[in-house]
Amino acid sequence: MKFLDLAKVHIRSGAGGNGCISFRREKYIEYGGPDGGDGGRGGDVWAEAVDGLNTLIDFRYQQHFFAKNGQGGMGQQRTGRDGDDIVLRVPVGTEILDEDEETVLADLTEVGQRVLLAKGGNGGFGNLHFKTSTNQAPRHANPGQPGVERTLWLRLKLIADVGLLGLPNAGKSTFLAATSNARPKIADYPFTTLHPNLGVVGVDNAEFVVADIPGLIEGAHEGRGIGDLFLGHVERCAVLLHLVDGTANDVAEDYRTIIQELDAYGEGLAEKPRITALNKIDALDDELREMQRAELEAACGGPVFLMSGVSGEGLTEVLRALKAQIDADRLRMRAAGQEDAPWSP
Ligand SMILES: Nc1nc2c(ncn2[C@@H]2O[C@H](COP(=O)(O)OP(=O)(O)OP(=O)(O)O)[C@@H](O)[C@H]2O)c(=O)[nH]1
Repeated sequence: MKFLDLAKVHIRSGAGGNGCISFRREKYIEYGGPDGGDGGRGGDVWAEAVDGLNTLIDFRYQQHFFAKNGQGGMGQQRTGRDGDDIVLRVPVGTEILDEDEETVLADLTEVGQRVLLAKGGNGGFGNLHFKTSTNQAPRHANPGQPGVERTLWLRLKLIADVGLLGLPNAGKSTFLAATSNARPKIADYPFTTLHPNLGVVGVDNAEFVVADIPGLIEGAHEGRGIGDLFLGHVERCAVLLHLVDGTANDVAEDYRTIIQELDAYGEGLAEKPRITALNKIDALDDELREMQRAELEAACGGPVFLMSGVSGEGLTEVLRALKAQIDADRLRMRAAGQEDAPWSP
């Protein structure tokens, strides 16, 4: 599964229909009064969060959403038909941003939540509206209001339970492939994973969602790396899994590089529960394992899991630790009264 996390859309609400100038014309009735109807309302453009979508990929194929104009008013006091509204169906977790790509206009966090993106123009009054005691035959009607045209960004923050962190080549894709139903592309060079992948991971009859975040590089939060684009995806995770390549020369340095990124990113990311794992232990002998473990534990100030996405060693322990953190997070959410989707036992 590929995840497009940003999509640009051009939207336009419908213009209101013009009011009509018309007079009653009937046999035997001279000087029939004004009977021009009002114009119909232009269609609105809305966004709505819906169930069952987890990507913005549809917006790669359609970027223009123009609602219909209202119909003009007609004689015999007939009002024009309203233009139909348009609803952009987006996944839960989608943010709507202004054209500047910075101002967040709306955050759709629940199924069924709707936001008005562009209001349709009101229809103009027909000349019937302008009849007064002193002007029995107004030759005047209002034009419909124009529609609103705007360019917006949709940004999806994947709501994953676990965010995978690690330098390029730390083995994130391999881990995901080994533990979940996702089959990301694996290659032996940095930045293989251009889009974050989601995997549904199972352990002890429970399932949770893991998002593979593309490798970070130093300074990514300043826009130097592509990882930055996707860091937003992990903001809502219950726990982060930080993989460190056990075959690296300086595991402590690799560890700190990522932690600096987290700190620099802000948004409370660095305070999230984190599990650190020394990966690729299949390539290390016992002595080297212990050496690397000791170095990494000293750097992170806590216990470190040893695992290998290739041999499968240590994976279950890591998954159980993740599950424990997710359970704790759910309990906390429930206690805070903001219950999430029910946890599958
Ligand atoms: N020996 C060994 N090699 C591994 C292990 N996990 C991954 N590798 C290798 O390390 C390289 C990078 O693995 P990936 O899973 O693509 O790493 P990644 O962290 O997803 O990398 P990016 O997509 O660039 O962020 C590949 O050559 C893998 O075969 C492991 O447990 N043991």
